[in-house]
Amino acid sequence: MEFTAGLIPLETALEQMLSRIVPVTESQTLPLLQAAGRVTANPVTSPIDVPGFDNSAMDGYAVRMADIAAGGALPVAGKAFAGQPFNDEWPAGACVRIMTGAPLPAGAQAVVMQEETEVTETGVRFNAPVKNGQNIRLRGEDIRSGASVLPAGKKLTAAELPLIASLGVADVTVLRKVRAAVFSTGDELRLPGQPLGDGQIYDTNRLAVHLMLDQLGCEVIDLGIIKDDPEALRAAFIEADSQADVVISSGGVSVGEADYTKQLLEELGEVGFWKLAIKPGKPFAFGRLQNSWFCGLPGNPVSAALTFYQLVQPLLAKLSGQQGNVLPPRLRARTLGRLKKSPGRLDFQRGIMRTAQDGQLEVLSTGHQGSHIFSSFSQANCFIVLERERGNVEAGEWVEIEPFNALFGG
Ligand SMILES: Nc1nc2c(c(=O)[nH]1)N[C@H]1C(S)=C(S)[C@@H](COP(=O)(O)OP(=O)(O)OC[C@H]3O[C@@H](n4cnc5c(N)ncnc54)[C@H](O)[C@@H]3O)O[C@H]1N2
Ligand code: MOO
Repeated sequence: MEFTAGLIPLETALEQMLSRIVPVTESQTLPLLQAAGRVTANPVTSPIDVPGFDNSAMDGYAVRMADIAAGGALPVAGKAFAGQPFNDEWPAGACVRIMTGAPLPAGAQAVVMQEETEVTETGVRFNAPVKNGQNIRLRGEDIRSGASVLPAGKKLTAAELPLIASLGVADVTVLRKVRAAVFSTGDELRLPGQPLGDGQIYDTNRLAVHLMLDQLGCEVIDLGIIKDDPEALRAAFIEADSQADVVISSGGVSVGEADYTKQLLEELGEVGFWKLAIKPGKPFAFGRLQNSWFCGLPGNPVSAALTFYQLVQPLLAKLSGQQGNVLPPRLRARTLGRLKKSPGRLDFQRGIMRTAQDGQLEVLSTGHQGSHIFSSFSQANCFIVLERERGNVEAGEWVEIEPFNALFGG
């Protein structure tokens, strides 16, 4: 395949990065609530059957098939509630009133839901055919004692933690948090709340990165704004490297006269790659420092957020010990308007997707796609991903889209 000179395709960059990353190994055991967002260090196995006993799936009546076959009304021998089993005598020719989740009385072969019954003076009448085993939830049907419930390398969310709780397990062993250091570079940067001097702007990239790191469950070391001064930058690199598993900077990765980032990475470590065939985000730098990985995000705010999302996010997933595919899914949508695109780089435009009347997805551009138009992120709910060699896209053509995940409110 032919590529524009010097620019690395995104897939190659991801492959190179991810193949080198070795996950953290230290682990700790935490109560379930505190383990949210963490990654399992070991497989989780079940010490019990779930459900733990045969029980009713409906409010109704527990019956024996022979009594149903006899055809008459059945008197009620007693009641079973969730947490209050029926353990009394159950004579032949009777049924047991039972509630959802109540243990099945010994000998019960089916549960008939209340709506299919009628209470008469002589007992309960059954108005619909009854199948052996109906409305019974069997012991161990969901999980067998000893079975592996979750693999090692699984990120724990509201999908997994209640499952562990259902096993009666109160703590889980997880890998430690990834430590990530972040700083912004640039003489022009000021903190929100400070007055702006001539040519100054507010530092937004560090906030974006810090927020995304928080959401991804990292321990964040925020080193603030570093001046475009090689000495100050060298000190920041060294301090960050001594504390973190991954160091993330923004700005100074291009070719300008105050762009020292790549130079320092060469001096203090090793450059893995620099300059990707993507738009925005071309001057992204990846490499290794003495103790940590380094990601140099471009200064333009859209480029910084996009490269974090597309490259640093999978890197952190791998570093955190998550196993399996860490790359986001893509869908197809019809574009509602013309999209400007020049061949040469894989383009991530911001788009608004929705379901069309015919049930297919359609997508609209957020408008101006400059890498300084940060408002495009909050208007959008997806990336429109335009292939590298593609030119302008006309309204009605099909494009790939990538729905935003929770980092961008998806
Ligand atoms: N001759 C070339 N010039 C540029 C190229 C190129 O290939 N050749 N690439 C352009 C692209 S694409 C990008 S992206 C930027 C990346 O530049 P840097 O990473 O060196 O970033 P800076 O020059 O420091 O800043 C660029 C831009 O972003 C603003 N910025 C920087 N940091 C922040 C921050 N923390 N919060 C908000 N805004 C920030 C900065 O003021 C500049 O406006 O280079 C192009 N140039
Ligand atoms: O690629 Mo730059 O990252 O377009 O603005």
